[in-house]
Order: sequence, then C-alpha cells, then structure tokens
Amino acid sequence: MFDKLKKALSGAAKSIGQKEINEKILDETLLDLQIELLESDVAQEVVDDLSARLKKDLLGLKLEKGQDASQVIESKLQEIVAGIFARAGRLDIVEKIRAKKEAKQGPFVIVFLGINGTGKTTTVAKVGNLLRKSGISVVVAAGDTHRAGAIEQLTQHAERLSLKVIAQRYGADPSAVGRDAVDYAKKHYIDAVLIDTAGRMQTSKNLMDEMSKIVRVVKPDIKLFVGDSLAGNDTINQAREFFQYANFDGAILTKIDADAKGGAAISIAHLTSKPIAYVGVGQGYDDMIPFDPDKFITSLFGSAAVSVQDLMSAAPLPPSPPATEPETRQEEVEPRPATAAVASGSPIFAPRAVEEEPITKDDHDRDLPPSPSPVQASSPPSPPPSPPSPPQSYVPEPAREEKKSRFGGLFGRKKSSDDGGNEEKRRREEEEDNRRRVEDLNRRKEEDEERQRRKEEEQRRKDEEQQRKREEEERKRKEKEEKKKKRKDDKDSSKDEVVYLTDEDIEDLLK
Ligand SMILES: Nc1nc2c(ncn2[C@@H]2O[C@H](COP(=O)(O)OP(=O)(O)OP(=O)(O)O)[C@@H](O)[C@H]2O)c(=O)[nH]1
Repeated sequence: MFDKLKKALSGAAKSIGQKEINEKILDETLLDLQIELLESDVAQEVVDDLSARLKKDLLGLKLEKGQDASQVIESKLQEIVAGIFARAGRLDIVEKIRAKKEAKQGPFVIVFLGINGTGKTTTVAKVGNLLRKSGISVVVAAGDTHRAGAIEQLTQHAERLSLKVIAQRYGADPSAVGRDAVDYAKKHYIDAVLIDTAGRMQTSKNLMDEMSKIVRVVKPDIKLFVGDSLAGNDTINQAREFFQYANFDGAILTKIDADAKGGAAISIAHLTSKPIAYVGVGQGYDDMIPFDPDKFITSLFGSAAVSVQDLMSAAPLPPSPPATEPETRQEEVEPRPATAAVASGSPIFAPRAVEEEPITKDDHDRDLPPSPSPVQASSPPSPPPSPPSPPQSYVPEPAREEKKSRFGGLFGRKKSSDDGGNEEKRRREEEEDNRRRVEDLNRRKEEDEERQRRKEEEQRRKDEEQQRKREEEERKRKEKEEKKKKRKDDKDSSKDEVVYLTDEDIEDLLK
C-alpha cells in the first residue's frame, strides 16, 4: 500500500536531481500527502502538524549520492507517526486490573464514555467477555438510564455472558447506579466494575456535567472513550471534547471491520496523547482486539496488504476459566463457528499473551443480542472458519483508477502514472487534479460541519426534552410524596386531637 505513496514521492525525487529537498518540491509533495491523510480521516490540525514537522526537518536537506528523497520523506513520516503513538503509551487493561487485584486494593472501576450509537454498550459487553475469559470477575452497571431499552440491552448482554448486572429504574441518577455497582463489587470481592453511560453529544452541557458527576462519584481507575471509527472527523471532535471534560485514559475504536480508514487512531493519539487500547472488529463478543501501534505503523508503511479477515483472526481471546462469581446466571448458548481461532501470519494488531487454559463449550464466541438502537455500521463480514486469506501482493492497475487501502483509504490513493508522457504536462494535470480535490475536500468538510451542527442541534433538543421530562417526573414524584406525607401527618395530628376523658371528667360532664 505504501508503495503508492513512495511512487508519488519518487516523481519529486527525480525532478530535484536527487540533490536537495527544496521548498517547491516539498510543498508539492506535502500537498499530495495532506490530501491522502485528510481523505483517511486524519484531523486537519494533525495533518498540518505532520506537514509542518516534515517541512522543518527536511527543507534544504542534502541528499547523499544514491539516496532516494521519497525514502527520506517516508522514513521521516514514519518516525513522526511512531512518535505520536510512543507519546500516547500503551494501556493493558487486563494487566492493570490484575495488578490492583494482587495488591488487594478493591475493585477496578472502568467508566465507558462516548456519544450515542458508537458501540459503547456492545463494547462494555466485549470487555466484560474479555475479562471473564481472563479469569477476572466482573459486574456491569447499567448507567445509561436515559435511552429507552438501554438497561434491557445491557442486561441481555450480561445474561448471555453470565455477568452480574446492577441496574435501577430509567431516570435514576447514573452516579448512584455506578456507586451501587462499586459497593456490590466491594461486598462480593468482584475484581472489576464496568460502568456503561448514556450516549451524549459532546455539545450537551447538561449531560457532559452529568458525566463529570459520575466520574466524581465513582472515582474510576480508568475512563475509556468509545469512538466510532467510521464517523471520521466527528469521532475526533468528540474525542477532543470528551477529553477536555473527562480527561479519559484511553480509547476503544469500534467498527474497524466496516471499512474504517484508520486515520482516527492517529488523530486521537496525537490530540489527546492517550493510547488506543482496543479496536472493535465486528459484532460478536470476541470481536475486539488489542491495538498494537507498532504493527499498525508497520502495516501502514509496509508493502503487504492486510485484509479485515486477517484483522479479525489476529487475536484469539483467551479461553474462559470456570466462572467464579456466585451471582452469575448460567445460560446454555449454542456456539457459533469460532471467529478468532487462527492467528494470522502478519496481524496488524498484536494478540495479547495469555495463559493457556482448556476451552469449554461456554467459551465459544456467541452472537450478540439484537441491539435496540439502530445499527450504524455496514453489516460486518462474518469471519469464515477457514484460515485467513494470504496477504495480497501489489498488482499494478490502470492509471487514474482509485483503489481503497485496507482501511479504505489511509495512504491508499493510487497516483496516475504516465511514464512515457510529457513530464511538465503531467505535473500540471496533477496540480489541477490536486486543486480540484482540495476544493472537493473543503466542500465536503463544510457539508460535514453543517451536518454535524444539525445533528448536535437535534441532539441538544432531545437532551433538553428528556431533561424536562425527567424534571417533570421528579416534580410529580415529589408532589406525590409530599401529599402522602401530608395525609399521614393529618392522620397523626387528628389522632393527637383525641381527648381521653377520665372518670372525674365524665362525672363533671354528667353533672
Ligand atoms: N461492525 C461492527 N459493529 C459494531 C461494533 N461495535 C458495535 N457495533 C454495533 O454498533 C451498534 C451500536 O452499538 P451499541 O452498543 O448499541 O451503541 P451505544 O454506543 O451503546 O449506543 P447508545 O446506547 O445509543 O449510546 C450495534 O448494532 C452494535 O452491534 C464493531 O466493532 N463492529
């Protein structure tokens, strides 16, 4: 895949006679690169930053004899992207939970944050499944007390995974639900508490304040932002806002399987300096794999293509140990063909090392229950039980044909090649082509912003409406309670008014 970018850059290298990287050449090269990155959902400010750093480091750089400018630029870019992920660090949730467990410091609490429909509830279930299979006992808290069906959805997941769920009524304070779950975990020596929260637009101040309250009350060990990798720049804007409000510790990117472009991973790591912990690669409970930045970078800058099937089979989840929670409800579920049974030869994401334990019938991957919320992702490919397809080698294509990368676009644009044509004419055509694409991108960006604005407005209205309803219900409830109390007081006071007459009083009265 990166061959194409190299190819694009090789034109620039030739035209400078392999001597020096000058401003004109660098600008042209960067414009091309910027478009590639923008089209791959890398945020504008990240693209600007990458370009500025490349320019700073490479401008005026003298090339040694035989040194290829494209390789210099490529390795510099790789170095910069690697630096972004290195700054963000890594987050191994299982390891952290085990450390707290060994130190006997009480349950490890995780709060999941994000907007509606990103796959939060499903991700809570997937993490619950992963922990359970790693021998960690789990209780989940139905902290989404806003969306109709959310409590049932989480309960259904929990039942299928034999996890204890703590829930209250709709409209209840999510922090109270979280606190109940933490108390329950302490009392029953449960290792981890996973708190689902209501989806909220980052622009809804009330709900963002409510989220801050949950965090203040339950004091989680970590907060995880769940972002939809298909939502492109929207996801990056959400990550930025959620980070400002809740200072999350890591992110999980969902729906990577559904033609995501991969740019969101770079952007989130760059903008927040927090790691991507896992990526969701399907709708099954086992369809979540640890994110390995090294393999991600190698795959981006390497030549071999990796298919979604490789991704999905990259990280088999550990087999389950026998369930340890006394409260769990066992349910016999027919196993479906294992989706993550075979480790890929060159997975993008690293399988996590886990102890070998015997696989039980219960441990097989299971279908997720239908989600009451609308499905946002395009239908995910169901992974075949057969071994993953071998990496595809690069096959030259006809000029100007667009081809998608494995992430649907990161560095995946194919440049036109016209070796026999007039160099100058080709350059002019490319410039014209680039200008058109920049215009097109800007137009799309404006449309996206407008769509996002309308979506936020709509969500804000819904949030306000829900808030009003909750306040109204609360008011009615209080009124009812007051009436009840008043009736009781009246009854008590009328009791107090009963006068008990003594024998003398009666005699006096009779006189
Ligand atoms: N293809 C694919 N679909 C996913 C993935 N993760 C979640 N989904 C689907 O995305 C949809 C939304 O998931 P939910 O878990 O209901 O989303 P949510 O963020 O909890 O939604 P709210 O409760 O409205 O906030 C469901 O249909 C999930 O099955 C993934 O990694 N890949």
